[in-house]
Amino acid sequence: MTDRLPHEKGFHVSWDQLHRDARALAWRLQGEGPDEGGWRAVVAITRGGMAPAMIVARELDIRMVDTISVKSYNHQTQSEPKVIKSPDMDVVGDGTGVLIIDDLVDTGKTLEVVRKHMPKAHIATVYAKPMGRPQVNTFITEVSQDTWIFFPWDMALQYVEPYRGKD
Ligand SMILES: O=P(O)(O)OC[C@H]1O[C@H](OP(=O)(O)OP(=O)(O)O)[C@H](O)[C@@H]1O
Ligand SMILES: Nc1nc2[nH]cnc2c(=O)[nH]1
Ligand SMILES: [Mg+2]
Repeated sequence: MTDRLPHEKGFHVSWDQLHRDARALAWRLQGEGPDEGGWRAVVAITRGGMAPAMIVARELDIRMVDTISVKSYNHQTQSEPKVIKSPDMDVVGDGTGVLIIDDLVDTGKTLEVVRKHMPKAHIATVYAKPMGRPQVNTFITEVSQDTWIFFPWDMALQYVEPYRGKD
């Protein structure tokens, strides 16, 4: 068990921002497939990879979409990652021509486990922290290791006190 608190900084991502960044990822991945037919399939790492994977699959017109489920974090506390659901191995094989998508890489432990399942796959994340960068083939935005990324599905709009009137 690794206690990852405290994170010095917070990086808050809105739905708009996530949509833009996931589309930028798709743009970068376009034409990077192993042959002219493009990518054979997308595998989303649940749960955080599902929204970016849907956006990438839409932009690159990939209809074959599967999931791999890796459990490791409970809020901000990490334990050893375990694959609790595999993709259809008849479809993904050794990963050739397969695009694996996650929302972010932090320590890289999740991707280490995923790569063992599909060693030839191309791994892409929207966000990356320095420790996990070696595990990723393509990403869009890097944030520092002491930053916690907050995704729109973990947040809600709420009232804030005006500056004047506090304390
Ligand atoms: O590089 P690592 O240190 O392994 O961390 C990255 C993983 O952590 C988060 O998933 P989480 O395990 O919290 O599950 P979730 O996607 O279901 O929220 C995130 O979505 C990545 O999959
Ligand atoms: N939401 C979120 N999940 C994570 N899992 C590992 N690192 C992070 C992070 O910075 N944000
Ligand atoms: Mg995840």
